[in-house]
Amino acid sequence: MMEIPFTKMHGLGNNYIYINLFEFNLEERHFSRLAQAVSDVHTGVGSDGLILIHPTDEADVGMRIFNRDGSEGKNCGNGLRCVAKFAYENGIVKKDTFKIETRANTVEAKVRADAGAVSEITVNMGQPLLKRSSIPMVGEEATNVVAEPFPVGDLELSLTAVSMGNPHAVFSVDAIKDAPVYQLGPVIEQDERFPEGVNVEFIEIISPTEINFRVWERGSGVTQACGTGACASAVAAVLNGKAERDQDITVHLEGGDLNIKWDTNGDVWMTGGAEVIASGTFNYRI
Ligand SMILES: N[C@H](CCC[C@H](N)C(=O)O)C(=O)O
Repeated sequence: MMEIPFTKMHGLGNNYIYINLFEFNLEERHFSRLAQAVSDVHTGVGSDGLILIHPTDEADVGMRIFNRDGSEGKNCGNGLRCVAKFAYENGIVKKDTFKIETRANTVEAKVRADAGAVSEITVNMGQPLLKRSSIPMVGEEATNVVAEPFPVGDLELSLTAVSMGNPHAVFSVDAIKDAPVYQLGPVIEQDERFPEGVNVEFIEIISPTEINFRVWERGSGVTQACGTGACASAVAAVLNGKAERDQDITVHLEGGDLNIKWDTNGDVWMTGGAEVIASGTFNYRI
């Protein structure tokens, strides 16, 4: 039995168990099974997955994310905001603007703090990857995937694929309440056209500055919010001529709103909150 100190945090209801590896030693061989164990709502703490906050030579702080099924995701927008809050409030960083390394890239976070408590975080998520081979998706390597016919069963959907360091398949629907998240999410997640699987987003574009959003996450299923998914959805809206670069786009996720902007330098900016739910000790049966 290993007693593991953790903090449970969420970004718009997308909640993870965070372990601070600046203060606790955990071998890599435990990461995947621990994610499954700690995420279990019946026998664990219950979460969408596990996030490790770790020292790194590449940035002020590092983040690794593992989904509920134990698979490792390469990036996590809601997780980045929570890591930024945790790092600032726990003295891991001493400045309000700092760098966080993910498995996909290194991003810059800026926290807004009042009397030491972080209320809002803005992250420059870097540039989206749009080439089919970067998603990754099978097919003609060098082409982008924008409004591409995507047959699923006896349906023909229109796919826009965007990577934020992790893969996203974005589909537009007329009304978000009718989005087939549970029916098509798991099917598309495992579709062979995505060799590494894919996060699946359904969006209703209300206006050039407002999107309704729901998600089926690779490795975790339906979550209340997905920060990288919100970024991918805003990029998809621009690519489809439904929104503009350099515009603040409000993405309404089930758990709340994010402000996303894809600027003319090519960077995607995400602004939103992060909350601490609880902290404690997890009894991990090795
Ligand atoms: N919830 C996360 C995304 C997790 C991505 C993970 N499901 C994967 O790519 O495998 C977010 O806020 O961006």
